[in-house]
Amino acid sequence: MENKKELKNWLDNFQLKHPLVIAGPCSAETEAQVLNIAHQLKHTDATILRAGIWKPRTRPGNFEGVGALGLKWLQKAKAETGMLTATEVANANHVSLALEHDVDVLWIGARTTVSPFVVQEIANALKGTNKIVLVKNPVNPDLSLWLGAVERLHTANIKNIGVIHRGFSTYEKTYYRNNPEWQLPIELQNRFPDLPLILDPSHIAGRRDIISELCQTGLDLNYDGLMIETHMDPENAWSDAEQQITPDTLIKIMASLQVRNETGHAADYKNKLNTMRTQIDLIDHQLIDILGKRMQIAEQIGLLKKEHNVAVLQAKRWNAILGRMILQGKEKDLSEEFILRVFKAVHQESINHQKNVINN
Ligand SMILES: C=C(O[C@@H]1C=C(C(=O)O)C=C[C@H]1O)C(=O)O
Repeated sequence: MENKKELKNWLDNFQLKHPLVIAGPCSAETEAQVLNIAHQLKHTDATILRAGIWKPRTRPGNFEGVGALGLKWLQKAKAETGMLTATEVANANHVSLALEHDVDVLWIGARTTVSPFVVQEIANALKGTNKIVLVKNPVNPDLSLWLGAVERLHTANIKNIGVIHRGFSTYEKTYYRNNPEWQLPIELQNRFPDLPLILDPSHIAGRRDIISELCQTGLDLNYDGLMIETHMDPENAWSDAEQQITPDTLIKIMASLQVRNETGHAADYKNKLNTMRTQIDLIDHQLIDILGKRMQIAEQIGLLKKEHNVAVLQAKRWNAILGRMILQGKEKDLSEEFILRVFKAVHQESINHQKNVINN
């Protein structure tokens, strides 16, 4: 699949003056709940009403969605409010039911994106549809798997495609429910700048209080839209109660967001930017230069180790370096996470260079 301007057509056709907003409850619970939230959301920036009908739950025994019955509620909500509707599909049967009920946007969930078999089955069931199909990132941070799912849809001649970034599962829960790993969607944008990219801050956050800051990060990174779980009574939602917000909060968040221009045209902006970018180019050049020098010394150490039959990996020395770099990094306002990532990569490269000289 190649990047093409046309990938953005479905989004441009909305002719929005703000990012695309998909909002609605995690799960459709009752007909009244769906209709009520739809009428409220009509007065917000939301164009598309989302609601989960079939809910993939990590463990059995939790609310698993109302099933096909909820599709009728979505249809009614669309008829009453004019909002478009969206739901998750996880197999061919879901697809045919959703199409039967004229759902406008179908999304493929993270647990489904990981399985090329299931994605293919869904792509076959969707063949030729003009509905919008959005692919959530797989649970594991694997860009090829994510793009692979998009390509399967593209090959099935589905024209209106987009991706949703919902973050990645981790063993330990930290600040986020799902780690954002921003570098993955950034890489995806580099390769497919015209493929609409939507942020799902609700699942990345797993909590209400940081949804707004995540939305702003998304806009700072050129995302095209936001999918935000919204409920009239979030505390008592049947699923994902901690991460849903009310339509009022949605309105407040949207009003507070700063939508950035993709680029600036003022001469002053361009001049200043050019000067600073020249500085950055110079520093990047020096970085490569200095890394190359470091690797040359590592190779000399490798030769010395070969002569004396000493192992490449020296954990004590390595830990001492890491500790020192973390401290030095702090002084320069560089996060520990960043220092660890950079120096682990440097160490790996150093080991590779030494292995080469030792084994040759
Ligand atoms: C260069 C060495 O070999 C390895 C690479 C290191 C590095 O790149 O700094 C540090 C310790 C070793 O694991 C060394 O032993 O000093």
